[in-house]
Amino acid sequence: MSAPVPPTDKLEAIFARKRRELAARGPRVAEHPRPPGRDFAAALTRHRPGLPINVIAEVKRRSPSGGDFPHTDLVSVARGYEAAGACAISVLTDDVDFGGSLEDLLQVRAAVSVPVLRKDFLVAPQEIEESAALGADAILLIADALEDGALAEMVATARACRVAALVEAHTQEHAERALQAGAELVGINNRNLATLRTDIATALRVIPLLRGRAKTFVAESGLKTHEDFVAARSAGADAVLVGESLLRAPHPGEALARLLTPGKTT
Ligand SMILES: O=P(O)(O)OC[C@@H](O)[C@@H](O)c1c[nH]c2ccccc12
Repeated sequence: MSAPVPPTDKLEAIFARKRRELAARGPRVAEHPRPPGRDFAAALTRHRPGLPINVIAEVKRRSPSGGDFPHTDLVSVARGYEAAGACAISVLTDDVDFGGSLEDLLQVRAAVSVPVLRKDFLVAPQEIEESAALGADAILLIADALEDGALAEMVATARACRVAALVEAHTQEHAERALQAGAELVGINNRNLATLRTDIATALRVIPLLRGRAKTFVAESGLKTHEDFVAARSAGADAVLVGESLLRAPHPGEALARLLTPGKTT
């Protein structure tokens, strides 16, 4: 059961570019020895007393839907997130749409002690091996854009490389495909990457339909308030993935601390 992707949407355009880039550059050899891995899956499920939910906090310089964000020192933003209680940091490494790089990933990982997720549009198992060699603790896979065979192969490669795979989907159908491919960590993205539209009811609707079928669920994108965190938790999410609403604040770490506390807003 493979799901064809409409050829004209934003997500397909990004994946077409990524395939061209990979074909043009060939294998990337790791310049740095791999530091010991940090347990991303455990970080997402660990109970932290007093916090409404575990938060994967994201750093990125810009996004197609949000434009430029005001922070250029991603390392200090990441440190602020960790100090505020983030369980992991997500680093966008796509350059064209998000202004990121693998160098950002390495710098952030060296600056924090929590696990780090490489957020990109990965198209081939080779890129997972490279991510592992560089020291990523986790990688993102986008079920909506990968055929069944490729998805299963990439999930298996991640397991072999001891890198956690967060497999995201925007719909129940694609989440079912993620589970079929062997995903243990499933993200439900509130943003439709084909249209860039966000509806935070998406994760609240889809996660309860899948309860018990993955180890861990993450609600992703568009979360802005403490109440959004509480609602994600009630729907069965172990963690949330949050970027833009924090990155708009002058001090993203302080913004995260406020979101984690009842009765305070950013
Ligand atoms: O910045 P937001 O709306 O809080 O969302 C964070 C994260 O979920 C979003 O950046 C994201 C989720 N899946 C992706 C896939 C590619 C690029 C980006 C994403």
